[in-house]
Amino acid sequence: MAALWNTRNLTMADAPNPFQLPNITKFKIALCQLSITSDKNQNLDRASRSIRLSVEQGAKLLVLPEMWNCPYSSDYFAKYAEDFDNRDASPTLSMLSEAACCHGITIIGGSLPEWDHGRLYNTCCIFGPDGRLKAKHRKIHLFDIDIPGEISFKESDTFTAGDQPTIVDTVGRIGIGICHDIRFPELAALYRKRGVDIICYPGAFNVSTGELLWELVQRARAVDNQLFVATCSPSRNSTGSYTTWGHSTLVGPKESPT
Ligand SMILES: NC(=O)CC(=O)C(=O)O
Repeated sequence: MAALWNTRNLTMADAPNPFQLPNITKFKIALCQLSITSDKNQNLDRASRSIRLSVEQGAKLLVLPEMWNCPYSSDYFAKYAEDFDNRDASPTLSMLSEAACCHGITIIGGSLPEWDHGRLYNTCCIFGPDGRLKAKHRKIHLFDIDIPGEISFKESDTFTAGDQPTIVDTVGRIGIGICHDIRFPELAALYRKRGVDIICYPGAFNVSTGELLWELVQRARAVDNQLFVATCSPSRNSTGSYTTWGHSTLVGPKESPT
């Protein structure tokens, strides 16, 4: 991701135009902030119920949180991971595919731990209204942090990083990032260059980074690139080892977050 483009070649025409809104028709987006437990079946039931309720309220695009079939903890990722190429062994993907098809909506399936040839990835699967898997985004920028006395977490001990940006065309042109990917403006700028209208970031910031940065980086990415930014987080849970920030948000190119 180092050399996305050469800044020396940029001209005024490359600057985002704040007077030109993304060219998408209006639709309802649902950010399904979920309370996550260590019971996988319960997590699936809650997600499925939340999808149904969102559809009843008119949602056409639905976003789930980062890591929603298991707690956001290195102790769980490998145990709860599924092989996405083997649907019989992937209850989570089967549920998402069925829900997308039965409700006729697009689901940005948050993120899930994925096994692929002995490697573990933090992966977002996107399902179209026909229930088919449209794309898969593997988190590019893994989250490693060590603030003594406050928080220590090292995704790179467990996960392998992805290396591809992901764009899907559904209700609009959508770019995908997962949580820490939002901190890297280059990825969002690449999406803008490729005509993206809305970037969806399933995310699980924690109380330390959330307070400092969650809203700020979303507004920065939206304003820098004159597009919409949607985030979806697990809801706040102080009982585990990682206290998630929550605050799923939608930001417009010039608006305050909602
Ligand atoms: N889950 C994460 O990637 C958390 C993150 O990025 C943060 O800054 O907090």
